[in-house]
Amino acid sequence: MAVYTNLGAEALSELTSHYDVGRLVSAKGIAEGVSNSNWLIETDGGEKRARRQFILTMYERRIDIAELPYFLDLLDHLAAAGSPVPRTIHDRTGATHRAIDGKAVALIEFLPGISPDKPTKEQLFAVGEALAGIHLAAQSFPGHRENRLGPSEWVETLARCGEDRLAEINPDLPRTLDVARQVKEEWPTDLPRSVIHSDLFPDNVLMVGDRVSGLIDFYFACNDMMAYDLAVIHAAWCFDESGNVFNKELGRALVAGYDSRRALSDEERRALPLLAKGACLRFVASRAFDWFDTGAEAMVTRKDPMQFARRLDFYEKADNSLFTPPAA
Ligand SMILES: Nc1ncnc2c1ncn2[C@@H]1O[C@H](COP(=O)(O)OP(=O)(O)O)[C@@H](O)[C@H]1O
Ligand SMILES: N[C@@H](CCOP(=O)(O)O)C(=O)O
Repeated sequence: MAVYTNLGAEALSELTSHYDVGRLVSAKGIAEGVSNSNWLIETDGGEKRARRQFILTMYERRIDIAELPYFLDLLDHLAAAGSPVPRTIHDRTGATHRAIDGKAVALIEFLPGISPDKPTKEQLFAVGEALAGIHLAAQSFPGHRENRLGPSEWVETLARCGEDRLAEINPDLPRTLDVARQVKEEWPTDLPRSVIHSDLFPDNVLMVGDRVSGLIDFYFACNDMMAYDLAVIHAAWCFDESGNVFNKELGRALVAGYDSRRALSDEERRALPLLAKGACLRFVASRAFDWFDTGAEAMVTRKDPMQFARRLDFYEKADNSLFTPPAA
């Protein structure tokens, strides 16, 4: 569930009256998502008399409000460059976000599409292409935000969980701390950078058939290595849910799609197995931390860190032929 705050009809009408979007017709809480409260808002479209839909997000946790301009301006920058990213709707004063009862809210363009459940190689190709598109478009984005979920943080987070508690989740989990220390030592620093999404899991991609209609949830976006973003998608999309079975065709289609828009350098391709290990560690660490941080009474389903520990095992054995296109 992801509606943490009850917003009544008056509060919603009052909010929409600050935007040039027409009058509020309906508002439905959206069940998907974890971090923020989201509503699907419909208005009568004002003078244009064509009904319009928006997403209203209330920022509940994790997000530092001082960073909202980075995330929301980024959406506008990417959308203006033609990327399938929702625009931020500005209020009549030009502001990208407002406050209700001390919490920040933003109105965002609604994009059509459904997150793929069992993605095909055609869809992976399209996702790779769209990712390269945002990397290229974001190179002229002036904002800057460090990646706060990098190698030092994985090591720190796993160490804070402690080997005993990690073993309570699964006896194979404590070893990820050693792997994290080792990957931190080897982590590259000189690969090409841009703004990266850094969490482009299937639930953050909307698709209509084989076309990417929306890339959403940019609240982990930061300035980092572009190839790392590709590695995150590789790890998140190309395995079965348990993390035991890798689908080579999906992986190849993803890299081919990316390459078709922005050719990877030899250095980036060589680094991909290591970057993919890092991607797994980032999600092992945050999921293990959340495992202990999420009380049994919470209405949020805990995500299993082992799904990414198994993927990590896979990448430890992989070489970079995994990321090399098949000979023509
Ligand atoms: N711009 C959008 N267009 C259409 N649906 C959206 C849009 N933004 C969010 N959603 C819907 O809201 C859900 C939760 O949004 P998300 O930003 O992923 O929340 P959280 O940050 O809490 O994970 C998504 O799964 C999607 O169904
Ligand atoms: N994709 C991450 C979870 C990110 O959290 P979200 O609430 O922003 O979707 C994972 O699967 O661990």
